Amino acid sequence: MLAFEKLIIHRFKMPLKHPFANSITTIKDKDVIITELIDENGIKGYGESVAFASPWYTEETTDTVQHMIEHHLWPLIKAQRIEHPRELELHQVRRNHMAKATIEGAVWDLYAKQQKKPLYQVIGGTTNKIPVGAAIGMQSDDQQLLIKIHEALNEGYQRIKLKINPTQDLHILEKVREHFPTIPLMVDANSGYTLKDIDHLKRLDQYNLMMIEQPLAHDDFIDHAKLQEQITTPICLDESINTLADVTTAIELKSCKIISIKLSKVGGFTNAIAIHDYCQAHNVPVWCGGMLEAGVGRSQSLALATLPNFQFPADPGASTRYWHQDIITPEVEVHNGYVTLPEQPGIGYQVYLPAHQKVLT
Ligand SMILES: O=C(O)CCC(=O)c1ccccc1C(=O)O
Ligand SMILES: [Mg+2]
Repeated sequence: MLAFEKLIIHRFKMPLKHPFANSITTIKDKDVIITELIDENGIKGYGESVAFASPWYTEETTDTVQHMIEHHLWPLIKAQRIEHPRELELHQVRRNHMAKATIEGAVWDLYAKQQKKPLYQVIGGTTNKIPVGAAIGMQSDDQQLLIKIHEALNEGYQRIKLKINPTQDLHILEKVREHFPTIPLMVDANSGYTLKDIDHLKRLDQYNLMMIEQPLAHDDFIDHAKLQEQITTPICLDESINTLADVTTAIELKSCKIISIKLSKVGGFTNAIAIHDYCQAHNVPVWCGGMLEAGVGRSQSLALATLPNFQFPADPGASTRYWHQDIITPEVEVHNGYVTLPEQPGIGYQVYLPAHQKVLT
């Protein structure tokens, strides 16, 4: 049985090794919350808030996540006695998916540790070996970008994702394809375009891209469907996907051909698994997007990516690509383009946290 004794909130900043620039903002550091959930026998489960300090990507921020956990989610959860994490009831709180995922991830980790099984097996994963790709932020010059791509390929990453916007796309792709004509390549626009750019977007078809992630508005389905009709590059929705209902809408309207599932954005494992299963039943491939996660969130996103309908290399790669020092040991490592998850119970990594903490009982 899952009976929760206390929740410890750890909050701290982690500077990124390299600033990560996209069509909207540049991220220099991460405001991280780690939740440490402790059961009546002292077994601990961990979750991570992957929200950013400002609401540029979703409406949630680190502050709103902390507020929701302290004032709404922990009071809701601490009274619940359940046999399995999927019985956790969070529907009394609308949305706030990243806050929910922060606590829900800790419940799954705790449960897997009680069962003495790796988290990826508990969620139904079929392998512990996950192919990974590298997401490269916008660079100040083209030469720098080519170097970064070269380095990632040398480290074994199995596909490259570039951030684009309407003024930094065609000439960059031209250069990249000139140097790397056959690498698996995709782009992410983070809603940088509108349907008025349709003729421009059609020109991306010539670069043999695996997909274009979220070209249009963060909450749109109809314009994406109009665009998908006109371009051959598969559209992948990221920002538009927050719920299973969003996925059913996207598939029904043919707004995309691929879905990016982010564990945090859809509110945790139970919802993510439901979305995965729905997409699988409808022959729509999914893949695992990244959130510049620290080790706890990274290991949980990768655990999710062991489900069978994850069909493209995942975004979350080696800890060392992002952090001077991660909060887990061993750190997440990539060998020959794969992360191999540990077979230890739960997330399978030891967690080391800075001293600042707040205890909720
Ligand atoms: O390497 C990563 O973790 C993913 C990089 C990335 O593209 C991203 C990072 C932060 C927020 C949103 C996105 C995105 O996929 O749009
Ligand atoms: Mg994206």
